[in-house]
Amino acid sequence: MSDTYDFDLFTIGAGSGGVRASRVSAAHGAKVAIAEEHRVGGTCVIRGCVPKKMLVYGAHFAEDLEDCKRFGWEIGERSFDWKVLRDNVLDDVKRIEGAYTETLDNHDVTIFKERAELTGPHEITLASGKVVTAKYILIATGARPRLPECQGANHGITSNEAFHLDKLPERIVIAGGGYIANEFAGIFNEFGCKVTLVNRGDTLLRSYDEAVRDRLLQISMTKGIDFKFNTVFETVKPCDDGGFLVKMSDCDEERVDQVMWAVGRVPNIEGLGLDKAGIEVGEGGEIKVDRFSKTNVDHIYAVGDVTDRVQLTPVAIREGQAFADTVFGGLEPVAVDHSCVPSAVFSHPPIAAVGMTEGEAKNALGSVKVYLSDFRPMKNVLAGRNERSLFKMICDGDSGRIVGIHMIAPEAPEMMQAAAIAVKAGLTKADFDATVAIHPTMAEELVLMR
Ligand SMILES: Cc1cc2nc3c(=O)[nH]c(=O)nc-3n(C[C@H](O)[C@H](O)[C@H](O)COP(=O)(O)OP(=O)(O)OC[C@H]3O[C@@H](n4cnc5c(N)ncnc54)[C@H](O)[C@@H]3O)c2cc1C
Ligand SMILES: NC(=O)c1ccc[n+]([C@@H]2O[C@H](COP(=O)([O-])OP(=O)(O)OC[C@H]3O[C@@H](n4cnc5c(N)ncnc54)[C@H](O)[C@@H]3O)[C@@H](O)[C@H]2O)c1
Repeated sequence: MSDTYDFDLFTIGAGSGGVRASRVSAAHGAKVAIAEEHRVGGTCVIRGCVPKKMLVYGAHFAEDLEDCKRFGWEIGERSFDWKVLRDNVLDDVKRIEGAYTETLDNHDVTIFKERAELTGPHEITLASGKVVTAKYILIATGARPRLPECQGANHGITSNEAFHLDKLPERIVIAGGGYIANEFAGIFNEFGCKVTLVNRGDTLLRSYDEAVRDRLLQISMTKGIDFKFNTVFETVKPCDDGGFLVKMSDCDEERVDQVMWAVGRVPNIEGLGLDKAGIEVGEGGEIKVDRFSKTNVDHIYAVGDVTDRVQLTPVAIREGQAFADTVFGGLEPVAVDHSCVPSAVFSHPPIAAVGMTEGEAKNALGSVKVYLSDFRPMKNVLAGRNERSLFKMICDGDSGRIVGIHMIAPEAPEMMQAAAIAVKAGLTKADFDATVAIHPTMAEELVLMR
C-alpha cells in the first residue's frame, strides 16, 4: 500500500484489541507488523479472563462434590492438587497463545516478539534496536495491576502471579472490592484457603446494582469469606518462614501467607514515547481518543484498556475491529457503541448485568418500575444448599422499556448474554411477558417476573 513506510500499520501490543485490529487490517490488504513484549494473546488469554475462568470451573467442583451426596453419589475420599490444575491451565493457555500466533501468521502479519516504543511520529524502535516506520500506528498496550501506596507493597502478588503459585496459601488477604478481588476470593475460598477481602471503601462492585451486590456479600460470608470495609493497608512485612505480617488501619498486626493486590489497573504508557509523537493522555494516564479511537495525532490510534473506556475483552476486540474497518476497510468510519455493554463477575455464584442499576434509572428517568424474582434454584433445594438467587428487572415507568437487568445466580452470565440482546434492542416488559417460559429452568424467571 505505502512505498514511503516499512508498514501500513504497526500495532504495539498483541492482546485482545491489537490482535483483532492487526488481523482484520491485514485481511483488508494492509501490510501489518505487531510487537509484543510478553506473550501473544495479552492479558485476557495469558493472565486474565481465560485462565481465571478455568480456575473458577476448578474451584466450583468443591461445591459440586459436596452437593452430589444428596443426589445419591458416594465418591469416597477426595483431595485437590493445585499443581495439577495450575499446570493444565497453563498448558491450555500455551495452546491458545499458539492459535493466536498462527492466526497472525496466516494473515502475513509480521510479529516482533519484543518491546516497542515510539521514537517519532511515524517511527518505532524495538528493544533489539531495530527501527521501523509505519503510515499508521495503533497503541494497544493494555493495562497492568495498580500497587497501593503502602510500605512493603512489593511483597504482595497481583493477578499476574496468582496463576503461577507454587502452593496455595492457607491464609490470604486480598485488597480491593472489584472484579478481581471478588473472583479470586471465591476461587481461593473454594480451594479451602482462609480468605479475607479488604476494601478501602464500604461498597463492593460499585457499578453493580445494590440488591445484587448485597446478595453476593451475604452468600460470600456464609461460605466463609471474611470482609473488612473502610480499611487500608499500612505495612506488609515478610516473616522468616515465608509468611507476612500485615498491619491494616484499626486492626492489630496479622500473620498471613499471601497478600494479593486487586485495586484496579493502570494504562500501560510508561516509556512508550508518547511525547515523541505528541500524544495526549488524561489524568489517569489513559490515552485520549475520539469515538473512532483516534488520538489527537491524525495517524495514531489507540484501543482497549490503554484508553480506559470499558476494560473488557469484547470491548477491546470491537474497538480493534472498528479501527481496522475505519482505516483500511474502505467504507464509512465505524464507531463502537459503548452503551448497554453486558458484563459479569465470575464470583461464587456469579453476577451478571446489563444496562442501568435501579439508582441510575431513577436519576435518569424519574419514573421506573422494578420487578424482582428472589428464588432458590431447584438444584440448590435438593442439594440442601441454602443459597438464593436474585433477578431484577428495571423498566422505564412510562414506556415499559427494559433499561436494566441484574442477576446473581448459577450460570447468570450465560443467561445474561441472551437477555442483553433484548435490552439492547429496546424490548419492553410486555415483550418478555409474551414469551413462553422454558420449564424447568432458572432463566424462565425472566419471563415470569411480577
Ligand atoms: C485477572 C483478570 C481477569 C479478567 N477477566 C475478564 C473477563 O472475565 N472478561 C472480560 O471481558 N475481561 C476480563 N478482564 C479484562 C481483559 O483482560 C482486558 O480488558 C483485555 O485483555 C484488554 O485488552 P487490550 O488489548 O486492551 O490489552 P491486553 O490484552 O492487556 O494486551 C496488551 C498487550 O500489550 C503488550 N505490551 C504493553 N506494552 C508494550 C510495548 N511497549 N511493546 C510491546 N508490547 C507491549 C502487553 O504485554 C500485552 O500483551 C480481566 C482482566 C484481568 C487482569
Ligand atoms: N469478569 C470480568 O469481566 C473482569 C474480571 C477481572 C477484571 N476485569 C476488568 O479489569 C478491571 C480491573 O479489575 P480490578 O478488580 O483490579 O479493579 P476494579 O476497578 O474492579 O476494583 C478496584 C477495587 O479496589 C478498591 N481499592 C482501590 N484502592 C484500594 C486500596 N488501596 N486498598 C483497598 N481497596 C482499594 C476500589 O474501591 C475497588 O473496589 C476491571 O475494572 C474490569 O474492567 C473484568
